Amino acid sequence: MSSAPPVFISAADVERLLPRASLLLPGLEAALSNFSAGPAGGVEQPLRAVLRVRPYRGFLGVMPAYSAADDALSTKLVTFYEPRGDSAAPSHQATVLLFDPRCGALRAVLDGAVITAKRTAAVSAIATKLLMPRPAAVLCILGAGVQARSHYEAFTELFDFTEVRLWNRTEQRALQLASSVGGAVRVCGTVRDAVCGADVIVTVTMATAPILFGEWVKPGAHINGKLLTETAPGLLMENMRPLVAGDAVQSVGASRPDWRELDDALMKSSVLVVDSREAALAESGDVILSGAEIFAELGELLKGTKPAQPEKTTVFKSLGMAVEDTVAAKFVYDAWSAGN
Ligand SMILES: NC(=O)C1=CN([C@@H]2O[C@H](COP(=O)(O)OP(=O)(O)OC[C@H]3O[C@@H](n4cnc5c(N)ncnc54)[C@H](O)[C@@H]3O)[C@@H](O)[C@H]2O)C=CC1
Ligand SMILES: O=C(O)C1=NCCCC1
Repeated sequence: MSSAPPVFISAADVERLLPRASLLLPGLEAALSNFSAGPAGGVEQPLRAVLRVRPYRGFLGVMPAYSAADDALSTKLVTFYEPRGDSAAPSHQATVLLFDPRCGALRAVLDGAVITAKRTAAVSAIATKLLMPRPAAVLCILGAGVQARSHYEAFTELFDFTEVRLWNRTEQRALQLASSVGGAVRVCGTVRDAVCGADVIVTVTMATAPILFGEWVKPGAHINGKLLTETAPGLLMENMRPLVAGDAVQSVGASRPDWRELDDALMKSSVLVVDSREAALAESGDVILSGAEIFAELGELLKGTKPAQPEKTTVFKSLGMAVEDTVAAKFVYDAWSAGN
């Protein structure tokens, strides 16, 4: 077995070798299914260790995983820091170490920022494909950072939205993102305006308190993906959606047990799907503090052991899983090894 030193794959090279998040879909779908299959699925993934860097309001996460189906072993080291006006550093920085599972030798050190951006958006797209109403015309993204961009890119490649809306706490940042993506984006001044009538909502902020509220969900019944509002007793008018908080919510932020993006009302009135039950119950403030019941893991929907229910209002709570990084790092390393 070769003892060659590990290769270093920079952010620019990861971007070149993994130009689109959609390239990860088959590998990620398989890994999510395998994860939710338990030991038979061959995914080893402990709950990540998250160390607090208290004086600087920062965190260091350690995310190891082995996937037998991919025969891939990796660990990601990721730091994430709460917003500080005085820092030019990205809020999230990451490195992925990829090992040879046969002997434990380190094969590659990969920049983890691009991997994190693309694999997270790809997983949200997998959930959206299963959970969004049909048809789905309006996409709304709350947040305008790294994940907002990667979700915009993946979602506009994979779905046929006729309108994309964007809201950010500081509007200037939303305007910058909107003008840089090369497609039509409507920047909204309030969350409420942005989510009104949206079919799919992606929350990708560093919020620590709710920004999206269940009271914005107009009472009514979702039937075949359209909201039917009772305008008079017994009279249902199709498509009256003055204020709907979205039929499929992809909640990607709020990854600490005391952080929120969604309020209790929205959490409790939606069908709740998570990437990992164990992680959601340990890390997600939206899940823990609302007491909302988890309906399924995404892998269970993919396997078909639980129904997706796209006709209902759904929330996919994404915490991010180490095996997603394993799949992505192996994809990049294989492409690098093949000389691409
Ligand atoms: N589920 C997963 O797999 C992953 C989740 N994340 C999470 O996704 C979220 C977005 O990450 P990035 O785009 O990389 O971060 P970023 O720092 O690039 O962007 C964060 C965005 O949130 C906004 N923001 C900051 N504080 C806010 C507040 N209090 N209320 C509302 N908006 C606020 C900022 O203006 C910015 O637009 C974070 O919560 C992050 O931890 C990140 C990576 C993976
Ligand atoms: O999965 C990840 O990577 C992350 N998830 C939550 C926040 C930090 C990065």
